[in-house]
Amino acid sequence: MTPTSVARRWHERAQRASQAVERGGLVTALRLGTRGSALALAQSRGIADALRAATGREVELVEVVTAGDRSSAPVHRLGVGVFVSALRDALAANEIDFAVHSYKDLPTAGQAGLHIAAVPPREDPRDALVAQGGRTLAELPPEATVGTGALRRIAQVHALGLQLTVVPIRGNVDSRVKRVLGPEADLDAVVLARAGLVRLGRADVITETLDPMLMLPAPAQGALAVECRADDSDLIELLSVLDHAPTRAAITAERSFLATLEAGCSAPVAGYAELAEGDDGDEIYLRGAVISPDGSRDIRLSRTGTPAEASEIGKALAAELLDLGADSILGTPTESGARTQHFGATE
Ligand SMILES: NCc1[nH]cc(CCC(=O)O)c1CC(=O)O
Repeated sequence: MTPTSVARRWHERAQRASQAVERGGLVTALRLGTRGSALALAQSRGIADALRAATGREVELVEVVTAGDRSSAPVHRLGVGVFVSALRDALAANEIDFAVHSYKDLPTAGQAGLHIAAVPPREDPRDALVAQGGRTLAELPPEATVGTGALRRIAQVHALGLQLTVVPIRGNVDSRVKRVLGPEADLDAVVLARAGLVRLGRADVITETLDPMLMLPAPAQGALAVECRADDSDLIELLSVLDHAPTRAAITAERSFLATLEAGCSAPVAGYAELAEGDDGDEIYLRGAVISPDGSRDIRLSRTGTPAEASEIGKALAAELLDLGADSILGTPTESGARTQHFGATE
């Protein structure tokens, strides 16, 4: 290498560094906190890659253990937020710079001092069936066993009226699939989020992607939240390149619906907003449902509006469902504001 080419290289490197400083403040690697599960790692790696590609900044993954990973109790017993509190603690303590959450696992109340800087493009939000023999839901014989832990899914499987036997299960995506396809399979089928399987590269095991008419997804299912400290304005600016406005509008509608019902991610509440091009620009079509865990009561409605009205659409839809008696399914609010279930198939 000639002295001139060495000098040129140094010059180019210095230029890149100063550009990085302009873009993001410090040129140190950004610390992305992540849970250690395969799904969390896949999501975090995807966001790290997207951020590197868009900004040139280095990103390093920092593993954080959460209470939700340590326990195998049903999620509605552990309470909302078990998967996120350790990540948020690490953010507040400045041990990490940002975190990626499955949006549907976030409590509806925001966290003081933290800010959701980006809502990246959503993965397919529908639920998926993984069944023995390539079966669809309608092809499962009466009394077939269907594993799922979420009250929302338990309730909707019962509401189908197919006489299926719901088996409460928990655990990571891989262990749930093994209950159907593994060497010690003990279930005819499981229902889980399509997005989780897709992100893990396991979409091939899906035997039916469930139409929202049969299985309305959880609010924010398939979406991610990229969170950082609220006072980290340089990072907020940097992360904004990952934001996807249509996804943010859909999630705003679904989450304001959920928040108005004062229900969490483990309640038998479903909400799904689709964006469609209307005659006068984009339109949001929000569907919401509250279903009793045994499927005997199923209250569902829909509402439309513009993306700018996303939050109001969610509130109004929730109010309509409450008028129809949804609160008697959800139970009475406790002192902390969270509703308790009167009953549940897994309790
Ligand atoms: N509560 C568990 C959870 N949180 C996020 C996902 C993956 C799908 C998503 O991003 O919504 C899953 C697994 C599942 O519901 O099957």
